[in-house]
Amino acid sequence: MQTTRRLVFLKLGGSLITDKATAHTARREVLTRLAREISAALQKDPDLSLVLGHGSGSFGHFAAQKYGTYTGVHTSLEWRGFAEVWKEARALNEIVMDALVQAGLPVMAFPASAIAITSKRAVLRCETETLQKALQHDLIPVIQGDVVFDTILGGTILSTEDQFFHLAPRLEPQRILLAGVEPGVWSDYPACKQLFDRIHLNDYTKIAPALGASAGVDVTGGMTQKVSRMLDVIRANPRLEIRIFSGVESNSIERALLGAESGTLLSA
Ligand SMILES: Nc1ncnc2c1ncn2[C@@H]1O[C@H](COP(=O)(O)OP(=O)(O)OP(=O)(O)O)[C@@H](O)[C@H]1O
Ligand SMILES: C=C(C)CCOP(=O)(O)O
Repeated sequence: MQTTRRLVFLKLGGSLITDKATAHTARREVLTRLAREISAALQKDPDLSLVLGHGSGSFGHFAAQKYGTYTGVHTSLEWRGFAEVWKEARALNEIVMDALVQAGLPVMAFPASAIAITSKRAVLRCETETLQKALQHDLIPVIQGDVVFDTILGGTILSTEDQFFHLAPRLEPQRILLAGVEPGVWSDYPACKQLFDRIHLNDYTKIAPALGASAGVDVTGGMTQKVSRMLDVIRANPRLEIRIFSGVESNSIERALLGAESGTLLSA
């Protein structure tokens, strides 16, 4: 996609916007702050354009774990579960969209369940022209971790990171920012004394033992899957820089959007 503006993908992690230990607990005051910071960054940098994503946290992940949706959907009980996971993911999406709208942001939601079909979680088809049109008109597309219909598994879960993987070569962002509650990727998790400053493409095997599951309820692989998927993104788009950082402190999202070197850098 040709654009003169600087495109950034930003994920608001489920760990940041919900309490992943307790079902249905959105952190509304955090969302209000994050939305204001996004708005402030866009006002300070008119060349910045955004695709926002958000995780499912204590909404979709709880129902998805109950029904085993990630591994596939076959029985009628599992299909009812699929619809329940969709409802949970959508409920959080509505809370997030409300916070973004309250901050005056021109957002539009593009849920994967409505625009994508996968094959064993690899995107086979996904409507991206509508997202491109939204960007061309200075609107902010919002994607989310969601359920998707899958040609092999029946149904499954597509994380926000999986969707960034699909969108990156098509929309050509300069940077991907993943905000969570940890200040970066710890090299000694769970002791959490030392962060990786930088993770390179070929480091995965060496650093994999330091990566673990989410501290909360999670079906999409925690930090292990997050880093591995983001290295896949860099392999396909070697000029991209990706940062995994904390959105907990005030102004952390605004600073990251304006170019601060926060957290752990993943690069080629
Ligand atoms: N080496 C590590 N460094 C940092 N966090 C780690 C590490 N290993 C495991 N974790 C855990 O992984 C979590 C991040 O994964 P998680 O999937 O919860 O992120 P998220 O994207 O915020 O959530 P969601 O999938 O709901 O959007 C951290 O909050 C921490 O609990
Ligand atoms: C559990 C669901 C519905 C989506 C998971 O997406 P993620 O929170 O981005 O990992």
